[in-house]
Amino acid sequence: MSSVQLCEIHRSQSGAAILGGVDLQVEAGQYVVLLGPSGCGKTTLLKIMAGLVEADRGSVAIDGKSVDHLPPRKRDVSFVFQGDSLYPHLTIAESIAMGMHKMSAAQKQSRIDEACQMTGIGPLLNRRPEKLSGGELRRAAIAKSVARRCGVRLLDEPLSALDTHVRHGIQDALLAWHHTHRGTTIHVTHDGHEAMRVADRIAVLGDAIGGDGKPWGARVIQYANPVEIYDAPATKAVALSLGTPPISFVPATLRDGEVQSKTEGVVIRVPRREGDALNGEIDLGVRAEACQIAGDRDPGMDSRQGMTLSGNVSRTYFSNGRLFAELRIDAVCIAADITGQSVQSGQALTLHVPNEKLLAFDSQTGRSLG
Ligand SMILES: Nc1ncnc2c1ncn2[C@@H]1O[C@H](COP(=O)(O)OP(=O)(O)OP(=O)(O)O)[C@@H](O)[C@H]1O
Repeated sequence: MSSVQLCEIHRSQSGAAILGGVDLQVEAGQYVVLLGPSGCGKTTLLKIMAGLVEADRGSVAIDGKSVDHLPPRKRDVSFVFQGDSLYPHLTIAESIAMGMHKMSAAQKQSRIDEACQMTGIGPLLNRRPEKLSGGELRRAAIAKSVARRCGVRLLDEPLSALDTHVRHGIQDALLAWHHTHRGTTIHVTHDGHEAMRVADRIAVLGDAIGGDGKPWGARVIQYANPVEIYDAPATKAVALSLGTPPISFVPATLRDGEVQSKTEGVVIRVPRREGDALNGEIDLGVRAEACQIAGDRDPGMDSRQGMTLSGNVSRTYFSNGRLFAELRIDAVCIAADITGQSVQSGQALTLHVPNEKLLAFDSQTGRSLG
């Protein structure tokens, strides 16, 4: 098994900072997801781990030993590329076999059989890549990586071209593979749902801004297990990266520990934030499942702690087996889970969010106020 340590990785491209000092410690045997918005440098970071791109500064170690001086083939690392990594002039079987050096024909065949069983590409083995669909190419690229059985497996958006059913099947197969052939898997995605489903730990990448206001490039903003990241996101950007529909934000003001609503139709009753140094604008984050529908004659409503929102439903929609309503109040738009309730577009609705479910962030820095 192989632990991976990244220390202060910096990389610029055409004068622009992409990675601004990435630190990450992946324990041996873990399944870690790198999550971040498009273009934030996830692929660049994987390529630096694999030795395909050089860091400007910083170091990569596997099992505690620096691999900075080692070429890719000596790092015991396999890579499923975002584009496929199959040879255009070879069949899929030949491409997979190319990744397995110094092995008997029988051993190669047994590895190919295992990879086919996992990815379902058996019937495609004798075809060239040009005769495969986008989804089939992804599965063939995963099969090639599976067959190599390296200690560190890097997966760059391995499931992006697959339909939901196949994606879930391959996610499960990747996890089973990860646990059967112990090693360390680092999986890049910008799909928060996928990250939550497969990861032992998620490293959320995002831009760091220097004291001079200039972007420093991406860093790891938060590194924790999926539940911790969902329940206690370190920043607004992290909060937005997990959850469907995305978390909604309600602007408010914090003065001397008192939180005041900035929107008519929104009432906030929360305890004083004693010792809070901040005086200024904040955003209160509300997850859809934290919203409760308040009845017209709810006797406890006036005294209940939390946030009460009254507005009109702009639309309702169905997603992942749940029913949601969008409530609009001036510039505020809240998505609420209303599964099992009878709510129509255009109707007036009052929602309540209990105090303990509200997440508070500094509007200017985006940082959580705890
Ligand atoms: N060879 C290159 N030359 C110039 N710019 C590059 C090069 N490779 C990457 N970049 C830029 O570096 C930034 C990070 O790219 P990268 O592919 O690592 O991001 P990513 O987070 O993996 O994006 P996505 O999720 O869209 O795949 C992007 O702005 C990209 O345009």
